[in-house]
Amino acid sequence: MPTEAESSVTPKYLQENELSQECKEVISTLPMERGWVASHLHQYQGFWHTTRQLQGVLSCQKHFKALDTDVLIVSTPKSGTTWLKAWTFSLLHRNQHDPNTQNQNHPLLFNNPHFLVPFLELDLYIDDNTLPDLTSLITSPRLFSTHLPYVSLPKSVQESACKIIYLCRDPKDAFISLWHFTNMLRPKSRGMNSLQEAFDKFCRGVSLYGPFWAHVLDYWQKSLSEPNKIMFMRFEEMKMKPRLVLQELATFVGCPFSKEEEEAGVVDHILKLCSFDNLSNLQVNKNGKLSSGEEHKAFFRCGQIGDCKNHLTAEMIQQLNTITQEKLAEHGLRF
Ligand SMILES: Nc1ncnc2c1ncn2[C@@H]1O[C@H](COP(=O)(O)OS(=O)(=O)O)[C@@H](OP(=O)(O)O)[C@H]1O
Repeated sequence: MPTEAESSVTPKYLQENELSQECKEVISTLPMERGWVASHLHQYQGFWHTTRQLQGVLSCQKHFKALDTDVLIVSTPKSGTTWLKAWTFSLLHRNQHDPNTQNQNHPLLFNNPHFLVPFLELDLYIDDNTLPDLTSLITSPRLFSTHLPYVSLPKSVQESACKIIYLCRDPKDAFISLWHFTNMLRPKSRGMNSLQEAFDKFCRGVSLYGPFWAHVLDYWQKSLSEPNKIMFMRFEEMKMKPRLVLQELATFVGCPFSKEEEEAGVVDHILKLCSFDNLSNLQVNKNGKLSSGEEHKAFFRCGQIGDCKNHLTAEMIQQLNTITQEKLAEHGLRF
């Protein structure tokens, strides 16, 4: 058990108290496994959630009403969500906030991207008895995020014309990033998660919002059948051809860069503003904390492709490659 002091700094979605009656009843019917950080994971609609997070999932499924103009960032955990939030925020608000780093007033210089683009189930709807007042959001498009699998999205997201930007990453790097992140969040009294134990769980699909492969596959298939609704992105493409991917993203969300903007360097300004070096070295990201408890610096580790090689054995790499090949290759998806 975490100590009392540890519980008070544990993010809400990792706590197991203050559950609604409805959530308790749903949980009692669900398969359960031991969690990576919180004590338990529950399998709901085929995917794994921590106890309190599940309450956020149920609440946003019930209460969130998407508008046709909304933009929703959806990602598998540790795939570069923080980075994509920064890109999308600066892209959509470039007329109000000049992304040139000479502009000392840009909101990203003083706020972590997760504060500017909140998660539905982890932030806005985590407290069942305090629903967010979204009518006060006057900016359009409204920009939200979630890690929810397609099957669990609030119905209005699926049925409205809102846009979904989906981001995933090579599962080997996503796993290592998740392993580091969860070790940072684990109460000190529980020590570190063993790499082997976490790896076995990840391979079995028992990880936050896992199985990883089912999460990715559902969005991949939807992005093929509804390309105007879902844009499918990968961390590796953001790293390797950032200008092109950012331009495609701008077109997808309906605000392509004009020739004048291109010539004025707006694309490069956004890339520089949101770069790992720039964001991770800001005071707000070195010292700040989210209201949910995570330190901002926990979202910036190394931001590289292939860091898994520094942690996984050749056999582990082979094992993950084989699972990925078996589950995704026939659908035209490779990492
Ligand atoms: N600007 C920028 N550029 C490149 N990479 C970046 C950037 N910001 C965050 N990161 C890396 O993204 C990883 C964190 O993933 P997420 O942001 O998806 O985390 S979360 O799911 O929202 O908790 C984590 O990856 P790892 O470094 O491999 O752990 C971060 O370092």
